Amino acid sequence: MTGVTDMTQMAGATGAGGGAVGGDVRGLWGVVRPYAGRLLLAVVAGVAAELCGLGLVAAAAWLIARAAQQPTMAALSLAIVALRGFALGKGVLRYLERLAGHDVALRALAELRGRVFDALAARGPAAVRGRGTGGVRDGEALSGLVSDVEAVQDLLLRCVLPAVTGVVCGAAGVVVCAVAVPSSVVPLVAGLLVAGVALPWAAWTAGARAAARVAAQRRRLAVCALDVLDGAEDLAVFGAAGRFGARAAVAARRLERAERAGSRVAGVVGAAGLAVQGVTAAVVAWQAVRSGADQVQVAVVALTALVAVEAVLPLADAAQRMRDVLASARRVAALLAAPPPPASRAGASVPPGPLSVELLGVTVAFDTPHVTPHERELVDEQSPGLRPGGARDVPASRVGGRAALGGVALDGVDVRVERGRRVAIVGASGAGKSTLLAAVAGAVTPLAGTVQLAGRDLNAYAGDDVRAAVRGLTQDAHVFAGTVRANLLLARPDASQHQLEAAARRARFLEVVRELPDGWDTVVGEGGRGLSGGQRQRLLLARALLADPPVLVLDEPAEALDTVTADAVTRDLLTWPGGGTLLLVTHRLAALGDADEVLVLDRGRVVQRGRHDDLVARPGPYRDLWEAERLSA
Ligand SMILES: Nc1ncnc2c1ncn2[C@@H]1O[C@H](COP(=O)(O)OP(=O)(O)OP(=O)(O)O)[C@@H](O)[C@H]1O
Repeated sequence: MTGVTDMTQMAGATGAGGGAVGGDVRGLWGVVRPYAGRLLLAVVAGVAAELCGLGLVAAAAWLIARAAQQPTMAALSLAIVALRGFALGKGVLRYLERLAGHDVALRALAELRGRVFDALAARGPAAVRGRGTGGVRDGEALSGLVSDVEAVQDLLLRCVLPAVTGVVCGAAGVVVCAVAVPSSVVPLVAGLLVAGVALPWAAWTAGARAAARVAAQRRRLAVCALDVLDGAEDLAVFGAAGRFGARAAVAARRLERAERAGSRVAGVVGAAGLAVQGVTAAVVAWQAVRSGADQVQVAVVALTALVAVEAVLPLADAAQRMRDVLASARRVAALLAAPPPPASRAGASVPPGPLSVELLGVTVAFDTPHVTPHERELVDEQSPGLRPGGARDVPASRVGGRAALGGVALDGVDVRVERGRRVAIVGASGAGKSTLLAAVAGAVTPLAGTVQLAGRDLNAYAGDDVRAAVRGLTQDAHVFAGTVRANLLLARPDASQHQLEAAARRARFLEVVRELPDGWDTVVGEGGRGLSGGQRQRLLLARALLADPPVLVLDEPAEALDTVTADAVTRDLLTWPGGGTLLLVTHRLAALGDADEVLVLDRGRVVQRGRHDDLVARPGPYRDLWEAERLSA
């Protein structure tokens, strides 16, 4: 029995198993169906190769035993020819089976990858993050998804083909024995049932626990490894690299122990299979002798039993793999069957020009905490005091700076922004500013309330239209590998050089471009490698301004700039003539005197609104923020 590690890698992706078996396989059948002919060929060739093996052994046994009786050459010639035929046939058919089987598996894999990529492209990272139970980190989730997709190969090559071959060969062995010595059938069937049913069942159930342990330890190691890799520089700076390295080493040792335990299960099942094979052959031979069979018959049934049981032994391995493959199949099928993204929503077209935006009693809640159980365990281990008695949730920021635990991000927000107005949104960190922008862009679905664009519910519009009408700069905006020009043109492919430069000028990016070695044609790496944080942000802002949508949403567009430049950029954004309705999230208040209105958010609620000067003039959260800013300046 092989591949405990491979097997657990797949289990490691999420660790969930069982359930809804038929539906999962049916979900993947659509991928394999176009190659059903080749699959059938592989099955037939595999079965025929095994039967040739059976025939080979039976003919050889007959030949040896008969030759001992010194018959004429003519009496043996047929068996000799058959022997050659079986030997040749077995090799050729086995080759054909491998060829056809791998051909189907690789084609199905390519097809499945294509479908999964399409699904991911359409549904975004949430489709990956939402997989499994309890939430998983992005890198972990993605590698899990890759393993899941690869598992379709195993389903065909290591589950379906060996299972069909084993069953047919077992049945053929029974037929041969029934013809040669009918009384030998009973022990053979018993041996086949033990090897083909009891052992696979034992492998399935005993392996499940071991695989779950390995999966848990693998996830734990992945979390540690990601921390060590992603945070290498910080760890070096704070002198914590050794501690985190040791933590990863402990996780690796635990994983190794769990894998050893899994290997023991596999080893015991494998040894039991060999024992069953030997005992079955011996009992079959003994039974044949007892029932008065001659030497030739005894040899034929004994060797046939040996080969028939051997053919069903791979079923134990197939059962173990099947459990993991089905778990993978369920996750992939769920991804493919996830509800269609808003893009496919049919609906009215969004009118052109600046649009009014209205939120009516909008409540948004996140029910999936970003912290995985493994991350919690690691926190507990490192700082037991953080969770006295396990009663208090650990803020996620303590485990890698991720967002805080889930909850209500917007709480019954009522806001109306007239078309063309420039509104600033301020508030403490975590107040719900980004979530408000996401709700307006249709990127999150409110738990209650509605968002309206130009007086109509967002859901009344086609999803693609909403995405085109409400866009700008989000906190996780991405710089793609390519030229600076290509990165900007992404927002508006037909933009002229003049428009390109105008947007860059407003974002204070033009001066950056002029200093780049190849100007607009300078190549930047993925994520903006080659640019400083501030340059990268200016590029992203320029791209958002170039898009010039009816509703421009900007989430802290000047965050990485020095305060003087940041205020100048913000002022420009608020005073530039023309353009769409602007919703601007910012932490800097100095330039907000030009905003038509300022919304102050606190814990998901709008607690103050009005013009900057009025808000500064009266006591309240805005004036507190304003004074804090002035003090720090
Ligand atoms: N995808 C998410 N899953 C779970 N909780 C989330 C998610 N996004 C935001 N939250 C939570 O919702 C609340 C509001 O977050 P939001 O990002 O809107 O705040 P913010 O005011 O923009 O903060 P900041 O100024 O720090 O960017 C926070 O408690 C945050 O942890």
